[in-house]
Amino acid sequence: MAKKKPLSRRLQKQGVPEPLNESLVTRKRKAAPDSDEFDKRRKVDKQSFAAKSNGKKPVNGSAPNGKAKGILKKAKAQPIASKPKPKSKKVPVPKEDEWEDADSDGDLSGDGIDDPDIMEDELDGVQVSGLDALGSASEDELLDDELAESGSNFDSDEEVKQQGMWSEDEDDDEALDKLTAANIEGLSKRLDKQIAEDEEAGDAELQETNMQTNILGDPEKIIDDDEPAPQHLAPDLRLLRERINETIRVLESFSQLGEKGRSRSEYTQQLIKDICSYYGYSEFLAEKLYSLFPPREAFSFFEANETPRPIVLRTNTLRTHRRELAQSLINRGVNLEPVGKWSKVGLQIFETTVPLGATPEYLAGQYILQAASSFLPVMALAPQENERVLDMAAAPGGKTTHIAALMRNTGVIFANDASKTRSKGLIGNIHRLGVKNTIVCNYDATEFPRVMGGFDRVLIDAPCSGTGVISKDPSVKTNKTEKDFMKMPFTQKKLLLAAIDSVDHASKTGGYIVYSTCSVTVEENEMVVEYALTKRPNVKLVSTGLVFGKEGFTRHMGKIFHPSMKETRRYYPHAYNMDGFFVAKFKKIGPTKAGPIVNGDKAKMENGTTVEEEVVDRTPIADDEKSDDEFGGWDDSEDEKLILLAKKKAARRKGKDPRLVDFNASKAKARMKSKTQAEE
Ligand SMILES: C[S@@+](CC[C@H](N)C(=O)[O-])C[C@H]1O[C@@H](n2cnc3c(N)ncnc32)[C@H](O)[C@@H]1O
Repeated sequence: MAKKKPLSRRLQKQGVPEPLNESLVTRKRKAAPDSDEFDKRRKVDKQSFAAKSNGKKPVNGSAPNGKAKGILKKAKAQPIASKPKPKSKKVPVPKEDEWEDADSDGDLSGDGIDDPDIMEDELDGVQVSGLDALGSASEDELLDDELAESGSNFDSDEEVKQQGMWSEDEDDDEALDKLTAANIEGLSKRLDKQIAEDEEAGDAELQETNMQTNILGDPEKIIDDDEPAPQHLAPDLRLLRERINETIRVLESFSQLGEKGRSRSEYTQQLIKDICSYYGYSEFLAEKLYSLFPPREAFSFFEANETPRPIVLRTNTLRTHRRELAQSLINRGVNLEPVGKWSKVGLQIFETTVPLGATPEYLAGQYILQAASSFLPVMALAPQENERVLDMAAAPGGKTTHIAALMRNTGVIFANDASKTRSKGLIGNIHRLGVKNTIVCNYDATEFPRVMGGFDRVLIDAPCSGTGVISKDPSVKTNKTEKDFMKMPFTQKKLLLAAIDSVDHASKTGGYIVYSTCSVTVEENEMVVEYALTKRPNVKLVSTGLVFGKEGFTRHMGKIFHPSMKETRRYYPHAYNMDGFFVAKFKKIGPTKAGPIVNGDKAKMENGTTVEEEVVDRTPIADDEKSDDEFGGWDDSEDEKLILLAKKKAARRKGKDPRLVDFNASKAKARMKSKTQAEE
């Protein structure tokens, strides 16, 4: 029987997943095309592989013509038992719980259409637009910018079947039936694909079981360091993949399967090398990412980075309701479904015949194309109506406009970004989506709170290396160096401290800071958070309130982090079919103490470099240093004091450290003294 193609990740649901199904990996191996096809798919450069393989032959025992020997060959020669019958499934009519209660019915008033530049971008046949935030920008997007030059599972079928497609506040009218009918065609197509996938998975699982049985009974040589690899030949990717699988299996049962005389780390090194060759990563980054997971999960992570994430849009509740929007788009031939019950505003797009970045609904600001992961920091921030909120790194505004919608256009948002170029997109989105409570500013956010402070909540969606969005930007695989993982955390730490210092700990409704990145590295996440906890004892980590996500690390590669780090959340493409992401939420519990003078306190970084802390001394200067002389009179030394005091106040108003005034004054005094002496 001809095999149906399994459902691509883009068509799979986002959010809380079924547990990772390793048969997906096995299925791919089984269906692995010829090495030529692999070559085309991932554009692995033949010569670079030859160089990378470093004088070793690419696959154990494989002759240059790609024939496998030993364990691999045996594994392949195993008979495949008859296929298990997949259980038939009903058409799932998914629905969602009430979770986020602030944004289900928005104020529909708003500005007219005001979108400067729409462009189309073919993404697997789904056309999207230019201004939208299809995820968070990585550092590289800043290159044109001056500043950059100087930086559980609840989605099971059971639950789904019991519920309708839309959230409770939406499913009590006839529209639901119509909508469900309109979507039924799309849903049954998906069902067919799902059944095909189940068949395939069952088949692959069985084959894998057979292979495992063989391996467990017959450990053999995987690493071969005798024969050098032929430099001029392209890797046999199918065999390479098989060796990756075999090495993982050995690492999983090392005492039984490990070759005598070979250490675990030899296997690990071999595996990392193979991952580099297979997926095209630099060894440096592959090692860093590999260290985050057990071997098999690492493989799933690397694999997931090879496929695009689903297209998702966020309903702009300032302009419409999700169901109305869904109806309009369905009428235009868009096959969609709620993104998952964790969000009341997200719609996942399966197919579309129209460019999503140019529909009348898009132009009217009814939605923004936004990666599902980008919803998370704003949901964690949970801004309230009438608050004062700072979005420190806001462009192009996916999160700012989400915050505005949650606040129903009340209160005030300061949307800041250091990049003027990117800020144009931010302004465009603010206008298009009818946001009216936002002031855009263009500072280096490390200058806060000297620009402004006293916020109820601050979001710092920090610039990062982008290791969570490799499927969107594969250049990350090779263009990140050790230096990047020093520079980035340096900026991120400064930004996070600035965010903390900008929040009013005494806020009646808030006092929260959310730190997020679209990166999965520990350097940019837990280590930044740990640094902030150390430097600012006036904050503590609190629950993000997000209903899914993996706990942040409390230890990693010998480093131990604060136990509350488990309150932070990590998101991975292989686990949730969404971009890699990190979210931490802090509560400020006291004022930031006036710290040491600028340049005085330098925080030690991992690599021995230092981060300067720019703590603004906000201790009030007493106004009661008055002259004894009720009638004034002239008292030079007293006048000097008063002048100094006034200068300090002026300096503080300008955000400068007042102690610099003392410093300058004593320098001036010394200059005068030496001048006088010279004259004498
Ligand atoms: C991850 S993106 C922000 C995405 C945005 N929050 C959204 O949802 O659309 C990071 C942003 O940080 C900005 N940035 C980088 N360094 C900055 C700094 N020192 N101060 C303020 N913004 C900065 C970049 O220009 C970039 O737009």
